[in-house]
Amino acid sequence: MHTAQGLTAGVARGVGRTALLVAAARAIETHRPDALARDPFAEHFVRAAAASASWPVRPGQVPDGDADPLWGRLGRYFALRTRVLDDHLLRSAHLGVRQVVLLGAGLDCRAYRLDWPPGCAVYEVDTAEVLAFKQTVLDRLRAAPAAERRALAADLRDDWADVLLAAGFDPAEPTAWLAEGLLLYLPAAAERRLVATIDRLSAADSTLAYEIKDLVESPQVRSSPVYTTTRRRIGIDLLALFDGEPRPDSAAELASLGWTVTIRTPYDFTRRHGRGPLPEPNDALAANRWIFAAASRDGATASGARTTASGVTPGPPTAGPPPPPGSP
Ligand SMILES: C[S@@+](CC[C@H](N)C(=O)[O-])C[C@H]1O[C@@H](n2cnc3c(N)ncnc32)[C@H](O)[C@@H]1O
Repeated sequence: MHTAQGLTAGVARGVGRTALLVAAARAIETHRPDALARDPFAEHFVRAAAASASWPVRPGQVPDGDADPLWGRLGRYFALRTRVLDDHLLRSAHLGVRQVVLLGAGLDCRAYRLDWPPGCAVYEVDTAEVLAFKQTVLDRLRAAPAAERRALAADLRDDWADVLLAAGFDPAEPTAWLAEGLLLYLPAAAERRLVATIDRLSAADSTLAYEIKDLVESPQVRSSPVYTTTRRRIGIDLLALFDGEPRPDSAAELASLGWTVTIRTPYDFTRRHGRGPLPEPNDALAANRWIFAAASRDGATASGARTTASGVTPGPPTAGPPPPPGSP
């Protein structure tokens, strides 16, 4: 049997290591009295990988507290993002969606820690190495998922639809899609393909949430202490990992395909929850946007008909009303 230490290669290098970074932030947040989200599994991933075994997993282990650019500010950003996307997915599930697809799932434990309605399937797509490490740690903890969980190894730069379909995913049923902290690392062409695939596989009433960051338009963020501290302290050069190409306008593309699209800044949710990062000079988070999209209720797209659970519904493109301010 593999040990977690023997499987750390995929999470110890390259973009896989960013999954540990998010896990450490979730671990620290879990132990705050005012936690926005709690993930009891997160600290076990951090401790199990040699690359992160010495990172903090509790607020008391963060030297400068909230002022710490890495575990304070960036950590609270990840905590806020986790909470907002937890709420978003659960809202979709409680409105009737029974398929959830986490693209670039990393060490996300939503399949285990959220209160899913009966009959929910959660598909996790990431690299084989990251998923193998995750599985080893979860098995050791004897963790039991709260939904039907299917972990799928695929390179999201390539064609991943067949892997999903072969695992039982049903494109005729609505889906809640999530790409949390993923598109930043993908080449522009891969992002375009990914969005086109999601659109093709989405029945009416599907939802999609994702995060983008436009570094080309915001070059000043490169000197942010968040990046310099992350590189110096834990050896992760986020700016080198982010794809440097100009980003495609996926929100506009989705809108043209008939999705209702809402664009938010993280600060919208800092205000809403009363906790989280606020703007600062040389702000690493100034270029971040969280996008929430919903496939139109009548199933129509600009490019043609969308398959629904009850068949194919033709019709004109509709944008639908935007959600109330502040809600994803
Ligand atoms: C910053 S982590 C975010 C993980 C998770 N969404 C979360 O928020 O906890 C980025 C994840 O995307 C995955 N990833 C990046 N590029 C990928 C690709 N081309 N194919 C599959 N997974 C990829 C990495 O392995 C990593 O787990």
